[in-house]
Amino acid sequence: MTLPPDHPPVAAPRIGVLLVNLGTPDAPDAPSVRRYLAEFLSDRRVVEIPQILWQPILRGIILTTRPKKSAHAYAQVWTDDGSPLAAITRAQSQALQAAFGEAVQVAHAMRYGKPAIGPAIDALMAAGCRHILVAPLYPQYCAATTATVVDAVGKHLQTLRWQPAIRFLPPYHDDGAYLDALKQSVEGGLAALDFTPDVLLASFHGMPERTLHLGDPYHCQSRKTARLLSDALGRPVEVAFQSRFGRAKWLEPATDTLLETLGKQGKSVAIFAPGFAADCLETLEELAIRGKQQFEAAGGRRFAYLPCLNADAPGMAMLEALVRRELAGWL
Ligand SMILES: C=CC1=C(C)c2cc3[nH]c(cc4nc(cc5[nH]c(cc1n2)c(C)c5CCC(=O)O)C(CCC(=O)O)=C4C)c(C)c3C=C
Ligand SMILES: [Fe+2]
Ligand SMILES: [Fe+2]
Repeated sequence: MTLPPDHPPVAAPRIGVLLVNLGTPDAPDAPSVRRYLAEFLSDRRVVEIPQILWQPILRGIILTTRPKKSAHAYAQVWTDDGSPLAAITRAQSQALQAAFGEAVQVAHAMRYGKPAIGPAIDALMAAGCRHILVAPLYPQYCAATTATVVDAVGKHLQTLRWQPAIRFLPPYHDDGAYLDALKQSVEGGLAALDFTPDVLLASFHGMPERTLHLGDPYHCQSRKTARLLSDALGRPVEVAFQSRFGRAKWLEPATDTLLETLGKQGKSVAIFAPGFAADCLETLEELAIRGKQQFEAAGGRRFAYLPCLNADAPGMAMLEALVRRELAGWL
């Protein structure tokens, strides 16, 4: 029997792993940031206001003012390899591919912007992957991040006649492999400093406080990560929530407010962002540049930003362990 020309290849079945992060603009200019924000902020999982009320605000105010300001922020952290989030996610995917070798095909995608989730699934299928593990790179579950990746995968599967078997990596906020990686990374970062910080501050991305009361586990999982890490490090870890957006009440304490208070008290601080799998605008610009300025302007003594797990050895050992465990039974 000959196969029709559009038939998917009948190759030896392989296993696919798709790493997914949030997404980032293609370039640090206002039109690119506008396109990115329009897609991101139109997601009902991200802004939970009825679209009939929200779209006029988004199109009328936010998309006319924010892209220019955000593009300026992106320009300060942009690299020769593009946006830090894009470059680091690519590096994580390549390192994981090297760790697994031929049996597993590793790819990466972004929930908003490029590379998009649908084409990435198609490419894995075309490479013969009939089983795909989708790994949203968010340690703490949040409807605005984890659930929207699941939604996007489901939406693409609806278009397929021959669907792959799909699994999702669960949130790993209290997983031993994650806590070990954080411990190693934070201890390494602290050892490289020429001062001993009074305060070790874990800054998580914020969310509207309302989502906590509606049952989103994000706040509790963030606090649990910090508590378990504090136990592992044998020292206190303070928690704050960054990147407030809009007028509603967000989770507290806010990172910028806390940095100002600590600055006024003349403290020294080491800050890190355990909820981000990769450094990005929110860590490199908001914390390492702007946070430092705010803290020092308030009178703070010494400030250090400790990088995310990124594609460094402890973070990659964690990712390999988490993925390997999920693939058991398929490999
Ligand atoms: C309602 C607005 C927002 C919610 C809710 C939100 C949740 C949320 N975001 C992340 C991770 C990232 N966010 C990033 C950028 C970013 N986030 C918002 C708004 C909300 N985030 C905006 C408007 C932006 C764009 C930049 C800006 O204009 O300030 C990024 C970085 C992207 C990059 O290109 O580097 C990440 C990562 C989490 C984990 C989260 C909920 C837990
Ligand atoms: Fe965000
Ligand atoms: Fe921000």
